[in-house]
Amino acid sequence: MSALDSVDPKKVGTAVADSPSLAVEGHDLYRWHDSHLALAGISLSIPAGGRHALVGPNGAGKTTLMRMLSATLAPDRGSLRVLGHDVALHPRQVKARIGVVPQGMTYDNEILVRENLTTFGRYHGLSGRSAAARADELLETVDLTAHARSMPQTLSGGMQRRLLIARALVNDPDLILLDEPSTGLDPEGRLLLWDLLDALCESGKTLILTTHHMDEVERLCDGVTVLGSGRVLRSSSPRRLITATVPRYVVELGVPHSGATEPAWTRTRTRLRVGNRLLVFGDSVTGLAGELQVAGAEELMVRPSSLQDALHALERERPVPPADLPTPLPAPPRPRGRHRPRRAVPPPSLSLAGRIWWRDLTLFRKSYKTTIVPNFFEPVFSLAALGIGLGFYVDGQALGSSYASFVAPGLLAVTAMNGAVFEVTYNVFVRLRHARSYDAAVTSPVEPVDIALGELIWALTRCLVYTGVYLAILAALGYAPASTALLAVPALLPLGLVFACAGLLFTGAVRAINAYSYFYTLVLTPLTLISGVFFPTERLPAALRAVAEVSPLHHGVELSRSLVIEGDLTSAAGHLAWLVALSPLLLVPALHSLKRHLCG
Ligand SMILES: Nc1ncnc2c1ncn2[C@@H]1O[C@H](COP(=O)(O)OP(=O)(O)OP(=O)(O)O)[C@@H](O)[C@H]1O
Repeated sequence: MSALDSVDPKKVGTAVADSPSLAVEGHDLYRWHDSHLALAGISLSIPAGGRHALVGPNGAGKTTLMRMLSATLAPDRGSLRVLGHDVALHPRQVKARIGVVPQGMTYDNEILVRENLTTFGRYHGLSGRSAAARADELLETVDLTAHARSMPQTLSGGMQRRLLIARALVNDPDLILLDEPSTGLDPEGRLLLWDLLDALCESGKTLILTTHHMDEVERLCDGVTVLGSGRVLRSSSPRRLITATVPRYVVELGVPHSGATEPAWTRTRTRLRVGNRLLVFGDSVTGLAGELQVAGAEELMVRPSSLQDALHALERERPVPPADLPTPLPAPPRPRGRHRPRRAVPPPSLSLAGRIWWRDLTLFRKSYKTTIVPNFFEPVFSLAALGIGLGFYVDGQALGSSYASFVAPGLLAVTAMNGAVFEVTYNVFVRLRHARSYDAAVTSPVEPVDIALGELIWALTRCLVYTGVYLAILAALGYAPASTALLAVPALLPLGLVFACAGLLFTGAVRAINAYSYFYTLVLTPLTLISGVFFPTERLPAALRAVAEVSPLHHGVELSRSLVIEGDLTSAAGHLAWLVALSPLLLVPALHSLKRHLCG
């Protein structure tokens, strides 16, 4: 027996007392996806403390509306207030008070089940200890305690869904948005989910869910809004919607194909053809039963009309607007340029970025053994093979030192570049496009700019660690003779930042992971070869030399050489100034590079 079927409302928290009486107030909402109009003038009000369903066929606009309610997508027109806050102007405030169970499995598949919850708790501002306590409490609530140390992708579909529900409860939200929460659940799992949702409602929370299961709406919800082609077709209680749309009772007949003759007795009644079934309606059971008897079809059952029947009826009448609704006006043109309302982008928050950094550290602590080998040893091998091995044949006199001493600081700069750039290319790409774990992060107060800043800080952390360890190796081998050598570790951070920003900008622009082969083989490798790591740039043809000498890597290499070999602080300061001046030019666009993917 699962813990879910005996959920204690106290365990899932209580709503705050100052909630406004309306959880949602939307007026005349429009949203275009490229040129496609997904929401076409929707207005809706949902009372606080209620359970409301958004229903409609595929493509009706439910998910688009849910993303607006979760403050991750702003309306192109119209206004939307959630829990009293304007979603376009104050997304962080909205997100702090809501919980989102998305349609897709957007858990973080790089960390354990329990870590998914603690990490999300940190995104919501909980301390490490409170996040851990909350995670344990929620794991118990959704009956996943035994799986706390599993990877989420090893759980069954129903368990994964429960993990997403637990994650949505981490911040004890006042409003919970569930996008098709029972997808993939077996009948038992659905019942357990309903019990959990009942318990949440008893604790005063507002629920808004989308679903294709009308029995779920009838069982759970006190309000339902039917969407069709981005418009509201009806909004009322499920019972009123049924009685206003179809007669009270119905009998279902099988009619094998569309050309088959329908029984004569049905012709005087309200009928609806749904696939190979014919729904025949009536206002009294006895009337319908009597006609079945006369037709010799007593084995057929008369049942009360359901919400699903009403929805079928509404879908049939959709081409002709319902009589009590105004004919929809043609959609206004999509606002463009400066007339287009924008979702306010809050300035990056160092504390929220720190939580992304903390999540990366959690992962690194587990996987450092596998990442350490390529990142630490590749430059060591390069030094051994090229600096010492090939250097045996190179006349060091022209360089003013042994060839290995010439190459070593250059490789230190390359280590700084690679250490920073790797994190924001493949790893961020996978989280952004495949695992989609950032999609979940942005339903907490974390914004795309915080994610970008957090990943950049993490890239710099790696840059710092890798250059520090590599410098220690150089010092041990006698290739870092200057007293200023240690300064190279912090001084190379601006080089790491420039390349981390470039990597993040590239990640925001590419669609396929294969594109990185261009970035690495056509940009970074040639840059490494011409930037003075292996030979002085004076040996290059004039045009190439001009390119090489403005490259940030060249300045990083010269900076490293000045500090590690020559002890020349003046020369180092010049190169450092160049890198520091370049950083903000890339930093600002890099911080905004993930916004388009994560918040429309
Ligand atoms: N990112 C996007 N780019 C282009 N079109 C989109 C995008 N997202 C949604 N749409 C389109 O907008 C319309 C509404 O989509 P939405 O996902 O909101 O519908 P839905 O009611 O949630 O559908 P479903 O029941 O299948 O989940 C659809 O026609 C869909 O193709």
